[in-house]
Amino acid sequence: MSSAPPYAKELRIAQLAVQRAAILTKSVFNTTSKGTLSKSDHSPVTVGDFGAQALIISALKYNFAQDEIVAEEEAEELRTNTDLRGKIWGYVKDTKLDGEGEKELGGAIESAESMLDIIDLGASQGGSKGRIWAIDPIDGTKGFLRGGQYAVCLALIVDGKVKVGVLGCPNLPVDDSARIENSMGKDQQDSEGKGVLISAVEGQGATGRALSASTGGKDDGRSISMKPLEDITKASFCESVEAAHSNQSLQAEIAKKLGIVAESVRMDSQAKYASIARGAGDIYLRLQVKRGYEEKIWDHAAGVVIVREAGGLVTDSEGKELDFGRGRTLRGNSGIVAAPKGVHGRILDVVKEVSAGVKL
Ligand SMILES: Nc1ncnc2c1ncn2[C@@H]1O[C@H](COP(=O)(O)O)[C@@H](O)[C@H]1OP(=O)(O)O
Ligand SMILES: [Mg+2]
Ligand SMILES: [Mg+2]
Ligand SMILES: [Mg+2]
Repeated sequence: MSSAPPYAKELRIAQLAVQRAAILTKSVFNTTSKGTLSKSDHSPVTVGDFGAQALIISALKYNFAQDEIVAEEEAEELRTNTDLRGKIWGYVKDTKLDGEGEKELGGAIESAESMLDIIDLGASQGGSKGRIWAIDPIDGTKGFLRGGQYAVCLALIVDGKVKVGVLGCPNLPVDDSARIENSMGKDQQDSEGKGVLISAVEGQGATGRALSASTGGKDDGRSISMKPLEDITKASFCESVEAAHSNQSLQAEIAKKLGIVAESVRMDSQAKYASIARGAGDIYLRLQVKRGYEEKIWDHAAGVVIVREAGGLVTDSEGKELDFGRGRTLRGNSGIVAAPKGVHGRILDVVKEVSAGVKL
């Protein structure tokens, strides 16, 4: 009898949890009031972010009670803002997967109060030992709000290394080869059957399938891989929409030095990692704008294992491996360079050369 490959259950539960959370974010998108708050760093958070985080953590606690969880959001504000809490609960209590999937996730959360406690189970400080799940319930909240790209992100980190990654991208086409375009909004797919779920387990390759696939069967999805890049001048960069998140002028200079003529494709969230991993784009660059910004582990963990398993290499802008064992942030790293293995070194050389003269 053959036994299941390593992390089979973790992958299955992570995929189901992301699928369920994405049902919630899609229904929040389709309502007029998204309950948007501004956080202390001025970034937005919505009913969708809180609700998706509650649903994912509830599924993880049911299946892997001992594991630590590092998640982006916290419930503090919701303990006094009963109006917003009620709105979130309205979505959380009604969001279910069809068929067997819902049972595997442990079913519904009991009450609005327990929902707040569940959201706060994501407050782990992370670290280099043990099993830690990293959750970004909505990555690219700004993209989500403008109807552009966003991703529901979940990854399992074991002793500081990412082992499993799942990205639910409700507004990306199911078709891997569909050309990616600048996403300034209006990408939302309002009919069922759209959106893609991209996953990877270390050493087992990366896969993609429709986000709306039935949860009953054993749909392993199709294998995905990066586009072979023989001529670097034909490549294109995939970058943030937000100018405050990555250094667009430096990145343009790097593109020029590499002989790249195509305009960068801009989209929010880890949909960038998903896109290059399935060959719909080539290179993801994210160079620091401001000295001292520490990238969050939930903004990269899933994307990094997916790109690696699809044939890519991901380092920081000095060529160092990303260290997910330092806490809630990648405090040992600066910037991100994700590219097909064969050209990564060449790109990194230019990144270093161009960055050398820059003072942030
Ligand atoms: N100054 C910054 N530099 C880089 N990334 C940032 C900065 N401020 C916020 N972010 C993160 O960028 C992510 C979106 O990136 P993108 O531009 O690729 O869509 C958000 O999750 C946000 O993280 P967070 O919300 O955890 O603070
Ligand atoms: Mg955020
Ligand atoms: Mg994020
Ligand atoms: Mg987020």
